Amino acid sequence: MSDTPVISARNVWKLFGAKPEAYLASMPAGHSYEQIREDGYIAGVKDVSIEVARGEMLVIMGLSGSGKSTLVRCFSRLHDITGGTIEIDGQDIGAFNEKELIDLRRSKMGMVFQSFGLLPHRTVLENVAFPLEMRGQDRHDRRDRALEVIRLVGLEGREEYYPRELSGGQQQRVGIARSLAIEPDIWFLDEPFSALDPLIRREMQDEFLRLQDMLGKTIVFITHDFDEALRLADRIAIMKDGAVEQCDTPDRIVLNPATEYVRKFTEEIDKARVVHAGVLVQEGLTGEGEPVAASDTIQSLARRLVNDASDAIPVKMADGAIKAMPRAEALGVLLGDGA
Ligand SMILES: Nc1ncnc2c1ncn2[C@@H]1O[C@H](COP(=O)(O)OP(=O)(O)OP(=O)(O)O)[C@@H](O)[C@H]1O
Repeated sequence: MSDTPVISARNVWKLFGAKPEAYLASMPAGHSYEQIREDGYIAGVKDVSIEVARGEMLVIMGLSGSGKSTLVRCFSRLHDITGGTIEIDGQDIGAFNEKELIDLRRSKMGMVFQSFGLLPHRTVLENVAFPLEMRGQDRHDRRDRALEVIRLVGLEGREEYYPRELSGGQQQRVGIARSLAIEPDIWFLDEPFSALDPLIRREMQDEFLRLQDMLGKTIVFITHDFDEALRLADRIAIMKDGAVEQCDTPDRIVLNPATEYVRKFTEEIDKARVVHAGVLVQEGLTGEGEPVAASDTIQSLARRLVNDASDAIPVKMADGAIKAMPRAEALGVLLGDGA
């Protein structure tokens, strides 16, 4: 059962308006976002099918109003969906009663928001222990667990501080620690770093990657920053008008944008920093010389690509197999003329 997706959304719709269910049932197939709006409804989520695998970090990216938060709210059934199904660990959460839903959210799901949402009159320790208190956990256990996650996010020594005595980055660490305290299987993060200044933001992204390396959680991370998405994601889902325009790895999104809208996001991106040697390999090619690693970025191979005279460069894949990538194609990525 371990390959059952943690989240599986099939043909999910979330319409806002007077009688969304009746409207969706009578709506002609293929109605556009604009046609739906002319009929008096907003398609917050428009026919989205997506799966999130265990341990995967899916980043949902899109401009303001594209439906990112609405989709994630559907995953925890903070919104009842208008159509389609959502399964968490193979269970249809549309069929859950109120108690099952509360259990699901309290025991499996952690959430972190941009606004931090800390309790101002409680210390760091009390803030982090709060969800454990809600869960009725014994005082000593919750203190131990809170101290453990405070250490994990690098706030040791600040346990007795109040939120107002912390920087923005530190406050968000408290938010992260608090959501980790309950050991969630699934972690929803809604623009957690967007209130932070750029330097701190980058630092938090690095810390977050380090944390994820240790914890291996299933993560859905919302951002409207494409750079942040590229840095963090295993896969990126790009949303527009409630629909997912493309859902793929960062490499493939920058190499093969599926629509004009997606291509616009990729325009300013230095592709050589994003694309890895492993995605450029082609079957039937044999390279010459020392293999590079599949996880090497094209940028890190610049010197070799420019100086090497061979047609193909050998690449050692994650499973140890040796394949090869065409040098001309890698050079194309490096020089910015596509692949
Ligand atoms: N409760 C609601 N009632 C009516 N319309 C709503 C409601 N919630 C969201 N919407 C609409 O659904 C659309 C998607 O909103 P959503 O908040 O999911 O966008 P978003 O991509 O998360 O935006 P942002 O980046 O600004 O947070 C918007 O047009 C919004 O106005």
